[in-house]
Amino acid sequence: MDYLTLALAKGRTAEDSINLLNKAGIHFDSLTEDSRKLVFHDDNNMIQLIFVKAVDVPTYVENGAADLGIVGKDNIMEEQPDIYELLDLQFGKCKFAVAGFTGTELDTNKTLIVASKYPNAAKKHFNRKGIPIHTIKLNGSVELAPIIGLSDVIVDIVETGSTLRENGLSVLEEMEAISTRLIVNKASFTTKSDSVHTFIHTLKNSLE
Ligand SMILES: Nc1ncnc2c1ncn2[C@@H]1O[C@H](COP(=O)(O)OP(=O)(O)OP(=O)(O)O)[C@@H](O)[C@H]1O
Ligand SMILES: O=P(O)(O)OC[C@H]1O[C@H](OP(=O)(O)OP(=O)(O)O)[C@H](O)[C@@H]1O
Repeated sequence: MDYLTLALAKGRTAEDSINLLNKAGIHFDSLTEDSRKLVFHDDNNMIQLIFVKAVDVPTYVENGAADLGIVGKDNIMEEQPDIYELLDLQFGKCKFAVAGFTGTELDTNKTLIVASKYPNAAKKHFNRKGIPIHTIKLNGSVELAPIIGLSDVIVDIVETGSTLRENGLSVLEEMEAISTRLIVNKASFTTKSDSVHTFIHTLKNSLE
């Protein structure tokens, strides 16, 4: 069997990802929550686990630096990597939405200014609707943008809705359901077929 490199998004979904791997019988020695180490090997020495920033997972997988990746659909939609998306892992559930001031509607008579961590996903959404927009790329605290007058609306992730509510904003339009996905490099899917299929099969069984 071929050795596989798995890129895993650091941050919010890391714990669920590790729990799923453990449930599938894949364990990593010396992996602790507060560790700053970025590379781990599983007990059977079949998988090399690398921790990367969520937004970078598609890049690692597309370029073959990792055979597999575990990452949110939001980052896949934003980066549009040339990869295969194989499994919905059923955690990290939230949604993409357009949000603006509570009680307002989308003003589609002008070029909307849209602030987002996901400018490509925002453009694609509004293009499909034929609404012209200008995007402003932010890296966090996106809800501030309309409040401070940087944008008309935002495109962001909504889970509980607390961040919007506490900032006087509401969902104006729901866009897409988001969850964490398993992705694979296209070449690895063929050249490491046995190992990749075994991995997918094991993970799939642990989801059921
Ligand atoms: N509020 C949320 N509820 C559920 N899932 C979320 C939420 N926010 C983000 N996610 C999912 O978790 C993934 C990782 O989120 P996280 O905030 O750790 O990464 P990030 O946005 O890259 O953070 P940072 O830029 O602060 O490092 C996101 O890509 C998304 O799929
Ligand atoms: O609907 P809620 O449950 O309130 O969750 C949504 C919030 O979570 C994410 O922010 P994150 O915590 O990643 O902060 P940042 O984007 O400002 O870094 C997202 O960008 C929203 O701000």
